[in-house]
Amino acid sequence: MPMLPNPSAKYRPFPQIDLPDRQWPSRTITTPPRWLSTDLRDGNQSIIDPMDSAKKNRFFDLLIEVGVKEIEVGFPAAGQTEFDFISGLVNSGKVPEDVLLQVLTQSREDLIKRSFESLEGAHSAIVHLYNAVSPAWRDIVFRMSRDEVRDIAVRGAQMLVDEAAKRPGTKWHFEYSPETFSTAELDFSLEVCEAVMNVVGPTKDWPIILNLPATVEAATPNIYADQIEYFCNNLPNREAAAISLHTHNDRGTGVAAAELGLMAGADRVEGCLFGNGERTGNCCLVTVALNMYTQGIDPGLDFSDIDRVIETVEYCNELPVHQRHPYGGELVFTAFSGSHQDAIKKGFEAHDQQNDEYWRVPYLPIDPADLGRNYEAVIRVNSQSGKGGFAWVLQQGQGLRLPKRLQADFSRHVQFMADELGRELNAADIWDCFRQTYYLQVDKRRFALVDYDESRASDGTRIFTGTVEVDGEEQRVSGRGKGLISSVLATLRDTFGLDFEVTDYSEHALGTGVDSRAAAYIEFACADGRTGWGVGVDDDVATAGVRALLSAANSASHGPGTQRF
Ligand SMILES: CC(=O)SCCNC(=O)CCNC(=O)[C@H](O)C(C)(C)COP(=O)(O)OP(=O)(O)OC[C@H]1O[C@@H](n2cnc3c(N)ncnc32)[C@H](O)[C@@H]1OP(=O)(O)O
Ligand SMILES: CC(C)C(=O)C(=O)O
Ligand SMILES: [Mg+2]
Repeated sequence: MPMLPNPSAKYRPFPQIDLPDRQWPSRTITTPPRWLSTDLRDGNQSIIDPMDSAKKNRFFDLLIEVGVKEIEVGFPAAGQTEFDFISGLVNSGKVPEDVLLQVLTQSREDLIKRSFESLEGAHSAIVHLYNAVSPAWRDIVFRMSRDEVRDIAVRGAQMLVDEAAKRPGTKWHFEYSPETFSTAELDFSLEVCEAVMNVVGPTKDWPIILNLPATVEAATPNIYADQIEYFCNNLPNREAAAISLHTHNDRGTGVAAAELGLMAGADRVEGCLFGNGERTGNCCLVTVALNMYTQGIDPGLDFSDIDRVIETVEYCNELPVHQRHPYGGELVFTAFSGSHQDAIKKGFEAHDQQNDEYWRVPYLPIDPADLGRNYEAVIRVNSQSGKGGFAWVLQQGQGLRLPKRLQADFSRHVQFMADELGRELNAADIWDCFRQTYYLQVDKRRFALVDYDESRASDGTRIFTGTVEVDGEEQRVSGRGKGLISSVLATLRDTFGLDFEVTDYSEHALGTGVDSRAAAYIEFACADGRTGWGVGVDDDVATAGVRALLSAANSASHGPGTQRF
């Protein structure tokens, strides 16, 4: 292979921030931030087919249901579809009083005017102005000096004030983003933001939103946190500004950066559901919000029916939510591997026994039920699975609680089946395998119970008298013993020459109430040293035990049943 130049030579390390007394590492998040969804703007500008009005309305309704109170609904100057949607929404009467619509505009006169026009008639709204401030954008995009770039922001801020003054019927709020903040010099971002504040004149009761974007994520999230803390510490009149975070995910740490940014003093988070957005996406609001749940903080957003949220998001964005996406992905609460399944099963059993509500199920950081998910998909079985896995599936689907050694016995059969099929085994596969292995399936067994009676002899022993189907032919049989089990064992020994003893017996009800059925499990040892299991299920618990013995008789006479695939 030809030697290629080392690509690392093309890049430079991101400089450290000079913040020796940084406080954020020892802070924790204790309250939720203000949330802004930019799904209808940053999300919408990054999908292949931007949403039409119908889809935007649908997404907007979802955001209201989730409880988002600040929604960036678009970029009004982008085109007529965008303008009409925003203007239509404003006049639809469906924007709740406590919800603020936000629109984005470049710092250009015609675009700002158009943005205000789209909000004509709104009871309140946020107009969001931006221009990039970092060296690369100054040099390459604007080809301007620092002063000239600052003046773009100042002129835009003045236009915001002027346009708002023409429309006193609306309660206006302003947001300013020094776009590319995280790759700009901090003193310059502060200078530009201060200049904007001087024009707008925000107060503690009417703060400006200063949104500090990691437009393109370029460093580890601790650097972003340093930048936020530095900015908060050095902004004059800090109380007249709400500090907002807007992270992207280019390095895969958009959520981490937002969380550390909150620890560093920010008040607000902008992002998209499931992290849609330019390139690798925006900060995922679902993840940041649900991470708060797991720290005992109510995020104030409702994801209790997460599948419905996903369905709408996928429909509107025409992009799938990845199966591994935190909290929402189809597979995130599913264990295929044996040791995980074992721990989860034990975790659920312990959870049922504990006297408090704390969630402590291994491998499940959150209770799937809190997101409207059931427990069925928590364990799925393939060739990586262990006995806890399929025991769980049988328990969920059939109510069977297999004794531990029976789980181990059944395990070889499931593993064989999984290896043979080379695919996931569903609940029906496992149940089918179980019925065949332990002769619960009518067409396979040599011995099957038709009916029986039990009577007591004068010496106190029990007499079993019954009809057993043997290779399809009914046969009357009987035997005597100290109890029902031993009388059936005697019958099997004396009539069919099957000599085995019961080494373990257990039974349990399947479900609750008078109509509940029962399951019985028998471990046996033959005189020739072979061991095995029998299983019986019946409406009556004693009959379940007899059936379990006949199931054992089938195994003892010609080994456990084999699977057919
Ligand atoms: C990081 C972000 O997500 S920013 C948001 C990005 N979103 C969008 O751009 C979606 C909507 N945008 C659009 O529909 C179009 O870009 C429009 C309608 C707004 C503007 O279209 P056009 O004027 O045709 O083109 P375009 O956006 O390329 O404008 C580039 C010009 O604006 C300037 N410009 C770019 N951003 C800004 C800004 N924030 N403030 C002022 N001027 C800006 C550029 O320097 C360039 O100037 P030049 O023509 O003198 O070189
Ligand atoms: C417009 C701004 C806020 C933006 O989307 C970004 O910088 O990523
Ligand atoms: Mg963005």
